[in-house]
Amino acid sequence: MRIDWSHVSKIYEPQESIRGYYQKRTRHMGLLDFSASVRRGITVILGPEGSGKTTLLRLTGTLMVPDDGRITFQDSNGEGYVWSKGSVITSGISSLGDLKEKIGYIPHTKKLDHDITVELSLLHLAQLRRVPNPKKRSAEMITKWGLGAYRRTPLHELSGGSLKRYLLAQSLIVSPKIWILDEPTKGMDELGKRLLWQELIDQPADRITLIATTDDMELAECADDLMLLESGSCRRLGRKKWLTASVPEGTVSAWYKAMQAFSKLRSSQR
Ligand SMILES: Nc1ncnc2c1ncn2[C@@H]1O[C@H](COP(=O)(O)OP(=O)(O)OP(=O)(O)O)[C@@H](O)[C@H]1O
Repeated sequence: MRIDWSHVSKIYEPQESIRGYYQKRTRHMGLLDFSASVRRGITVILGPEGSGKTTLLRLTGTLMVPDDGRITFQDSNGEGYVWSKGSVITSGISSLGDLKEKIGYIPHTKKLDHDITVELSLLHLAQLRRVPNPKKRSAEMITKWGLGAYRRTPLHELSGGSLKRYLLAQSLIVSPKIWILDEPTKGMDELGKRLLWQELIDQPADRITLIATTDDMELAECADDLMLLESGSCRRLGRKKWLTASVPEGTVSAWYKAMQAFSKLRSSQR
């Protein structure tokens, strides 16, 4: 599996404002002429607040359409799918539904707005995704993600650690080819962190995992590749081992600090 972003831009128009926050009739840039490629493995996306991480993940998860440019998904067997405005060009993967079935997505959210219980929701999801033996699969996910005590809890009552573990379980109900995690450790408990680490260590060789984080440098250490976003564009993308070799400490945290210092210097000289 491979993902190519080619000149992708996303502008938020004023009518898309949420909670009346963006009241001024200004447009907000989410991504600007973003181009990059990732292959299988774990790519951690770093960047300050507002740099475009969530926008990139939502576009890649096909939850939003780019205003310009295209995102190409290429399977190892040659099947491909192009996600772009207006025309959605396909070859091999026959529909957007087929592509969506290959994607597991964990949004950056603090609450879910559904009355359905954890158990039923996972069962329905497994049925919807045509998982063989859905009852067994949903029970497995409940055990695996430590949700036994929340089996009959409605989704809107989940918060913090249990919510994060439920989101992990639902995103993996079908083993996804593309696993997208937006700030997964924010509000996560120790159990969730341990289980997430294990899942990342054991992840199938052909999976692409994209993880966005603003400040969890411990999580960022699990990356094969690092991507640095700044003002909606890709500043750096490369193997973690090569990028971190450029700082004496050899850690993601030290590399990220050095990159932030460079951008401060650059903007002060403008
Ligand atoms: N629904 C929206 N309406 C208007 N502007 C938005 C909307 N969502 C994001 N933006 C703007 O797009 C830019 C990128 O936001 P985005 O959430 O993608 O960044 P981020 O790096 O994920 O930030 P954070 O870490 O705060 O979530 C920001 O300037 C933000 O204000």
